[in-house]
Amino acid sequence: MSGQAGEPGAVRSFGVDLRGIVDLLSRHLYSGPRVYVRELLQNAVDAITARGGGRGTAIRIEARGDGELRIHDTGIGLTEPQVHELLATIGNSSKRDPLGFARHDFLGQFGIGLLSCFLVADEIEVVTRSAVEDAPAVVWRGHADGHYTVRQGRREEAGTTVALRARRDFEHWLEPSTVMELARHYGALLPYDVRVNGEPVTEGTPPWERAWPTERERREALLQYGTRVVGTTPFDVIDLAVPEAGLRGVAYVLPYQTSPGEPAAHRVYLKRMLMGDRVERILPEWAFFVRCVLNSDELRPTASREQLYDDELLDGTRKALGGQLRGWLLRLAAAEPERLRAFLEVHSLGVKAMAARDVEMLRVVDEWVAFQTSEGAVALAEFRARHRAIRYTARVEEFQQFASIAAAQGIALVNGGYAYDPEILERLRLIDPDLDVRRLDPAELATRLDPVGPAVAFAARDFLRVAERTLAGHGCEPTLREFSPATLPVLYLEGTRPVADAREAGGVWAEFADDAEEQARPSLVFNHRNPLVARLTSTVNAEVVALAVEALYGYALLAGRRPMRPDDVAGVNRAFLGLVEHAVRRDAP
Ligand SMILES: Nc1ncnc2c1ncn2[C@@H]1O[C@H](COP(=O)(O)OP(=O)(O)OP(=O)(O)O)[C@@H](O)[C@H]1O
Repeated sequence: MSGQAGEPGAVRSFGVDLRGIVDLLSRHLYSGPRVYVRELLQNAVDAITARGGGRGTAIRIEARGDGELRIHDTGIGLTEPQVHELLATIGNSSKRDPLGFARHDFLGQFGIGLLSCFLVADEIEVVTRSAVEDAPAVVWRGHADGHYTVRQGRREEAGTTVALRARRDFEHWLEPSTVMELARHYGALLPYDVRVNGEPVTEGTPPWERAWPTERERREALLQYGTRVVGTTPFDVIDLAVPEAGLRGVAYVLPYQTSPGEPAAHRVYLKRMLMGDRVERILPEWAFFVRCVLNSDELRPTASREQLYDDELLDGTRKALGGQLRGWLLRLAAAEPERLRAFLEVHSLGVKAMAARDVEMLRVVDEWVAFQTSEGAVALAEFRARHRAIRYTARVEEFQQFASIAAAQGIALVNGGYAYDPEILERLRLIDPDLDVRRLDPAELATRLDPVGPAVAFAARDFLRVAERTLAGHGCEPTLREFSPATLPVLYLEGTRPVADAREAGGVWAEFADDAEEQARPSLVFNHRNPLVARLTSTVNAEVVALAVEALYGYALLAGRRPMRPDDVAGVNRAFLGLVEHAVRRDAP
């Protein structure tokens, strides 16, 4: 029986369906046909590098608008055996060492780049002559259906010319203006002279590596470059350098607000070939207030060359770059507080995101970012100096509801309802270990509201009975207290305290401490200091009291911006119409 273990079978090679591979590349690996220009440029650059670069090196692209494109390089060229081995073998590359590692100086490594030309052409012709061996020129013609031919040809100089003829409906990819735009996009910083139809594509040394007569001129030039990148004048420019990654570049501080959810969009060049404009993961997540432009000679791309390979080097680079951005901010805080303030007006969110993880940034936020408090907009450092016990609300609505009451009861309250606020407030202990900072518990607030005197409580018995009956339908119960501000008639308090805490706290919750069910219920606290409520507690007409209680319940929910359930809405409607009817009836002759 054939195929059994130990029995040697005939050795065969895999067949490759080239159309299948091209389809795979175009649909799943590359973002679109445009990358064919990048791959051609890259091969030309690598061929010149392999030959040793130097004087007289040139890459010339001809696109005359006749559906053809030619790219000539003065690179190392290929002999006929190399053509078979390298051009006609998918996945084979001269840019890897015998162990399969990418050779350091080259852009390519995967041995698939040339296939991207099949995204726009059905046939690729390569005329090449080796600079190493004195061999005749070779003409290789590869077809998208997987067959190729090789013959001898003529070529005076060593180097390579790749020619493409556009596939039907793909002619626009070979139009002179498109080719120029793509060549500039990918190749502007390449270290060799690249021209399209005679026009230069390359700009030479990256602006951050150029020598400038003065630091001021350098900064001006970088800001100008940044204006092109960002689309508007950046707030500032920060130099970046990570020697382990052969990385240099700049970070532009954006003059407009960005949100943490927005994907980062950094322009990354690898060995001076553009990798992409929307490269992610090069900076820590919190650094969403900058856009970087940088070049690295050591970081590695994924096979699509559109994102960075996630390895230790990338991890270290990200940390180092994060440190440099942080350093910039700390220097600004120390030396230019006015500019820091201007920066924070736009980017407090980004800085808060950093402060949620980093103690130094926490100090910056503590000192410079104003928080909404029960005493107005104040920096946390100042608020801490005034109060040793600080409470915060985790929702903006809660703050709006409790701020004036808290202030009147002597509770120092901070609005912690925006992104990163609770983390920052909790972390304040790291820089101020004795600070008592906690989320405001409504039960704690309740304990600060004074009980009414025995005479008032006695007189309000009937009122409370009616209120209890009315509110039972809403799963809520009434309490009568006296508190400031007197303008506030009622306060809706959620019953969120665990039983044990409530017993310790005493006060209003202690009465219910033995009954967990009861204790978890919300309460509507009536403020006897409010004239309307005071009058209501001595109103005899039970129908009016019930209507008023239900109306005040609805008012408290609205004031606290709480969600209203259908039966809450029905109750408010009932109360409103009932009160109107009552008023009209009273007015009737
Ligand atoms: N212009 C050129 N001059 C000399 N050799 C070339 C040229 N273009 C391609 N080659 C040879 O063909 C091989 C395959 O090229 P291809 O573009 O498919 O892959 P690669 O550049 O090695 O890797 P990658 O897929 O990462 O681009 C190269 O390794 C190189 O040896």
